[in-house]
Amino acid sequence: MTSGGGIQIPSRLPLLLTHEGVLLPGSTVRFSVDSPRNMHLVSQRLLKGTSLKSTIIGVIPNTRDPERDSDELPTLHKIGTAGIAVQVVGSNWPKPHYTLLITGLCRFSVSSLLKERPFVLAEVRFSVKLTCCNSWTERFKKALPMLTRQIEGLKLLQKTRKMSPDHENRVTMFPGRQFSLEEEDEDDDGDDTAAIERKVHGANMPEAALRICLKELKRLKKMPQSMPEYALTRNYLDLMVELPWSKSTKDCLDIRAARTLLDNDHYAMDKLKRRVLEYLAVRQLKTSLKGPILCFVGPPGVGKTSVGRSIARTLGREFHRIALGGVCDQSDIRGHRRTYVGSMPGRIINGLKTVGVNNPVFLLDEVDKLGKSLQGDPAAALLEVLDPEQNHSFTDHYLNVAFDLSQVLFIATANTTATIPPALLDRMEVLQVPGYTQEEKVEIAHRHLIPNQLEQHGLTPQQLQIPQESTQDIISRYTREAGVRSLERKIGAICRAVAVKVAEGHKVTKRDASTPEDSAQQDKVSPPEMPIVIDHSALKDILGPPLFEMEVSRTTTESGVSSVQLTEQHLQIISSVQTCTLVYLCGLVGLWFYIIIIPPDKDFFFLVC
Ligand SMILES: Nc1ncnc2c1ncn2[C@@H]1O[C@H](COP(=O)(O)OP(=O)(O)OP(=O)(O)O)[C@@H](O)[C@H]1O
Repeated sequence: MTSGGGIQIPSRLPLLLTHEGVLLPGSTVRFSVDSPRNMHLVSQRLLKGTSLKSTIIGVIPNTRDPERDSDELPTLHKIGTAGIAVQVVGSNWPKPHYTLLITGLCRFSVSSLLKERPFVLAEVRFSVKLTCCNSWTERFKKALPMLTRQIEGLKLLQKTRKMSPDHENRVTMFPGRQFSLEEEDEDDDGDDTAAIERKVHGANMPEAALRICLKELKRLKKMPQSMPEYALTRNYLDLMVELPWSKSTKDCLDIRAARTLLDNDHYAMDKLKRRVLEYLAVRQLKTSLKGPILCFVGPPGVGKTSVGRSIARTLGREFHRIALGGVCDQSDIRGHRRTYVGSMPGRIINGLKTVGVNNPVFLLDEVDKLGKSLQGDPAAALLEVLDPEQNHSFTDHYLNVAFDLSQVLFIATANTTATIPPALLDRMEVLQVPGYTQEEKVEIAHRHLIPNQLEQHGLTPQQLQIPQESTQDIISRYTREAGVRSLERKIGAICRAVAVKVAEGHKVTKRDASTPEDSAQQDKVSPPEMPIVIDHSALKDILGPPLFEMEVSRTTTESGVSSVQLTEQHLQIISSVQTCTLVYLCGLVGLWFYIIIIPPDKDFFFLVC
C-alpha cells in the first residue's frame, strides 16, 4: 500500500481499460464506460462499495477493452495511474453506459494480473522510473529520451504506411497489440473530429452549407462523446459530407444511339418513344433545359418504369426509383426537423446520397397513389421538388440548408391522372402509355419477355421453345390485362417447370404419346428431348385449366351484352351485340369503360362496365 496525496492506495487495484487518453496524477478526466469488463468494474466495485478504498481504481491508457466478456484480454500497458472516482453518472440511452470522473493520484506499474473476469484485478507497484524522481528537472531529463524514441517509432510507422498504401491495413508494432492505420487516421490528434473536419472542407459544398457544418463541428468538439447529442450531430455531419454537392456524371447524349436503345428495350410505344426522343434532343441542344417533368400515365405493367430506366441509360446517368405509393406524410419527402427523436432526411435527399451524384434520373413511381394525413400533404411537398423555378433551392427539413435539385431529371409515373392533385398535374407533361393489343403482346413476349425469363432461369432457346400460338393462348386464356406483367409471370412459371424437367433429366411428356402408361414409363427412362416445345396440352399441364374462355358469348349477360377489350386507340368489341343499335362510350373510370347499349325494341338501356 502507498499513499497518494494522503490517501492510502491498495497494492491490488481493479483496472479500468480506457482508450480515451492518459490520466495524469493531479488531473481530473472524464471517461466513458461501455465495455463489459469496465461496466462490471463500475457496477460491482464503485457502486457497491461504501469505503473510500473502494473508489480507488487503476486507469490503464490506450487499451481498448474487448467488445465481449468472453473475449481474450489484449496485452495491457505496464504503466497506469491510480485514481479516485469522484463522480459516477449512468444512462441507459442510447445504450447502457456510465461516465466516470476520475482524479489521478499517482503512477504505478502492473506486476501481475490476478483475475480477468468480471473485471481486471492486478497487483501493482508504485516505483516507476519517472514517478520515483521527485524534482521536475529530473523527470523531464528521463522523459525526453523516451519521447524521442516514441517519435522515431511513429515516423517509422508513417513511412511504412506511405510505402504500402493499400497493402495491409494493420501493422503490428508491439507484441500483443495491433494498430489499425484507418483507426489511427480517424483518431488523428486524439480526436476523430479532425477526420470529419477534413471531409467537410473536401466536400466542395456551397458557402451556406459549409458555414453550418463548421458551426456544428465546433459544437461537436465541445461535446463529450457520451452525450446523446454527439451522435446526432455526428450523423448530421456525416450526411452533409456524403451528399454530392458538386459531383455529377457527364451526359453522353447521342440521339441515334438513344433511339436504338429505346427500340431495343421496348417494342411498340411509338408515341411515347417519339416524345422522349424529342425531349432528349432538346436537352442535347440546350443543356440547361428547365422542365418539363414527364409523367407517364397508363395501366399497370405497360413498361412505364422500364422506359424511365432506359432514359437514364441513354443519358448515361444514375437511376433511382422513389416509390410514392401509400406515402402520406410530408416528412417522407422533406425529412424531419432535427429536433425530433429519430429524425431522418426525406427520400429525395436520401436518394441523392445513395446515387452519389447531383444529376441522376429520379423516377417518382405511382404519384397518383400519394395519400394525405394529419402529418401533412406529401403532394404539396412535391410541388417544390418538381417546380423548375423553385427546385434549385430545395430545403430538406433535416438538412436545413438549400440543396440544388435543378440538375436532377424527374420522371413521374401514374396509373391514372384522376387522383393526382391538379397543382401537381399542372407541373407535369402527361404522356399516355396505352395498353397493348394481342399482336403487340405476342411480339413483346418473343422479343423481350421470353429471352429475359430464359436467362433468369438458366435456360437456353435450345432447351425451351414457346411457339407463337402458345403465346397467344397464354395471352387470351390465362391473362386479362392491359400490360404484360402477368404474361411475364406465366412465362416464368413455364420456365420453372421446364427447369425442373431439365434438371431432373426427365423428358417432357409428349401429349400425343399413345397411352398414359407408356408415356409415364418413357418419362422415367429417357433423357429430355431438346428443345422442349410448349404446346397447348403442355400449357394446360403447367398452368392448369384456362382461366378465361375464348368465346365471349359465355361471358355475356342475358341481354346479349358482351365483355369488351379496350385499348387506347379503339374499343374492340369481342362479340358483337346483334340486338343493339346504339352503343355509347360513356366514360372512363380507372381501367373500366362504361357503355350504354340501347336495344331497338326496348325503351331501356343496359349499363356495362
Ligand atoms: N413495350 C415493352 N417492351 C418490352 N418489355 C416491356 C414492354 N412493356 C412492358 N415491358 C416489360 O413489362 C414488365 C413490367 O413493366 P414495368 O414495371 O415498367 O411496368 P409499369 O408500367 O411501370 O407498371 P406499374 O404501373 O405497375 O408500375 C417489365 O419487365 C418490362 O420490361
